Amino acid sequence: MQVALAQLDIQFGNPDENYRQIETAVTRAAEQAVDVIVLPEMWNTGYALTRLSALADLNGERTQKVLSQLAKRFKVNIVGGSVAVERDGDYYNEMLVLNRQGELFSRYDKVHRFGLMAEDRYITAGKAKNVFPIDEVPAMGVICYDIRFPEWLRIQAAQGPEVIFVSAEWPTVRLPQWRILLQARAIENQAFVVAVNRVGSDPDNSFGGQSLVIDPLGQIVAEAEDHPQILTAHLDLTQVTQVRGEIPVFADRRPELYR
Ligand SMILES: O=C(O)CCC(=O)C(=O)O
Repeated sequence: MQVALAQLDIQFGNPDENYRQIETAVTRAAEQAVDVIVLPEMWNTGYALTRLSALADLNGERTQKVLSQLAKRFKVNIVGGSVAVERDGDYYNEMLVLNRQGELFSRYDKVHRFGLMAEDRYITAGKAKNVFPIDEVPAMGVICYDIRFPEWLRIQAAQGPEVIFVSAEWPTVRLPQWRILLQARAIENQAFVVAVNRVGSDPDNSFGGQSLVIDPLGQIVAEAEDHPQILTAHLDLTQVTQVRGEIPVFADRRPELYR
């Protein structure tokens, strides 16, 4: 599986500009003949949470339309990062996943709200899992702060995902933790981790990129720098079978004790 991670500088509170840059980024990534393009978190608005009533995408319709057209045009799967969405008067931090035919495969609302960036005041938490196939490869997706909750990833990873997609706006100041958390999630779940962060800054935080692709042993396969870029990597999925075969962590679990 060939993946492209679109590490972008999201324009704070400026959806029109952000939809434009997503089109450019997906077009550039697709030129590299990849199977999946992965986008960062909250890429339509950034963390302009106090202005969501004016800025959030109503029912995710604009995002779905734009990503569906791009997926169809380039015959590529898109893990659509996340966008601020309004549904029935509530606001969600939502990931949309589309297949090569432009069909919506999965919708996921971020489950764990990050209080340090005021999500608990403005965003409604999701409660549904996000496991989906990418060209028949089992995969899953989570959003940013969710990676601090190994139990949430585990309960989904136990269904067999070989690739864990992560979309984030992870501030520079905590990037050392970003790396370790992602490596741990890869090792414990014996899966590839494909994690996209943003760059640039908003009024409260700066974001240092370091998007990462990590193999099931926790080794870094590819790593972005601190500027906008399209990072590509090849995932050799036979590694997942090999690692799970050598140390059968999932078969050795004792879930009856974990309550
Ligand atoms: O957990 C962290 O340190 C960062 C989380 C975050 O920035 C987010 O969920 O948006």
